[in-house]
Amino acid sequence: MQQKNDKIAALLQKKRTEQKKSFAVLLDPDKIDFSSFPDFLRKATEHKVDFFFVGGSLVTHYALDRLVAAIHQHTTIPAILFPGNSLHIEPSADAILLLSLISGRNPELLIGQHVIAAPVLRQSRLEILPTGYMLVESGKLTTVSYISNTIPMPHDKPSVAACTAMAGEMLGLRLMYLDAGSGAQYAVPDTIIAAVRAVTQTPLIVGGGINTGEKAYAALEAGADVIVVGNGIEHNPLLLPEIAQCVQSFNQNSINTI
Ligand SMILES: CC(C)=CCC/C(C)=C/CC/C(C)=C/CC/C(C)=C/COP(=O)(O)OP(=O)(O)O
Ligand SMILES: O=P(O)(O)OC[C@@H](O)CO
Ligand SMILES: [Mg+2]
Repeated sequence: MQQKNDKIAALLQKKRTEQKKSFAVLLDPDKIDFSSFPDFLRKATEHKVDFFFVGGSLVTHYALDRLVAAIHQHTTIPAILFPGNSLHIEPSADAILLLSLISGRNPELLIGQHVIAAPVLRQSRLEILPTGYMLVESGKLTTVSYISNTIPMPHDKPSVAACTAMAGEMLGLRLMYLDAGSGAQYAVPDTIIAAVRAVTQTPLIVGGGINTGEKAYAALEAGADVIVVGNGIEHNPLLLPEIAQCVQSFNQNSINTI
């Protein structure tokens, strides 16, 4: 068994205590253009991206090793796996969001894939981040909802989200992730974020459909600790500096008000 560390979990917990927010960029392995990627990575460093989430519901181009190697070659930003299934484990990454899809009732994604992955994860040096993963209805069918064969939680029932997150925390999950799904029509509503924030202590990750600085700021204000942006940056690279600026000004304002 490899020696495990808990660097990223500890960092997230510390930032949460200090009320510091983080910015994660979702990298879809199927959409990376390796010729311009080093340049993109330099921009991510320049704009102080905190984490890369690497993965997809469905990966058709198995280049995860190459993608992680490029991140490590050009940046010091942690590469965190965001897997759709146990085929998406790349041992050279820094950590893995070990998602349990607690908004759904598909046993394969609550525990099945985890049983298959456990011996591989045990052998790796990957930091394991046990994460309560919750999908929220967001206007149209998302890839993750389709591939996971689960119904997302209603967007107008904060108490359902709150009880789901509470149960996840009671089961020992160390992070919560509210996801409207990649490319969502509507991002996770502030009421849902605030309801989960109010009843849990774990760091809270929020993503899906965040494609403006305003939406990012609203998610942070409602209680997200980490915001994740993927599609928006793929479509408009200028969104990266915009979101980065939004997270930094949020952190600056929180220093001024302490
Ligand atoms: C235990 C292990 C190793 C894996 C199981 C992990 C679980 C429970 C996954 C839950 C369901 C799932 C399919 C999650 C994938 C989420 C993800 C990486 C989404 C990124 O966006 P896409 O859904 O690929 O959207 P696009 O269609 O825009 O690419
Ligand atoms: O691609 P977007 O819509 O930014 O979503 C990011 C991530 O939360 C999806 O799982
Ligand atoms: Mg994808």
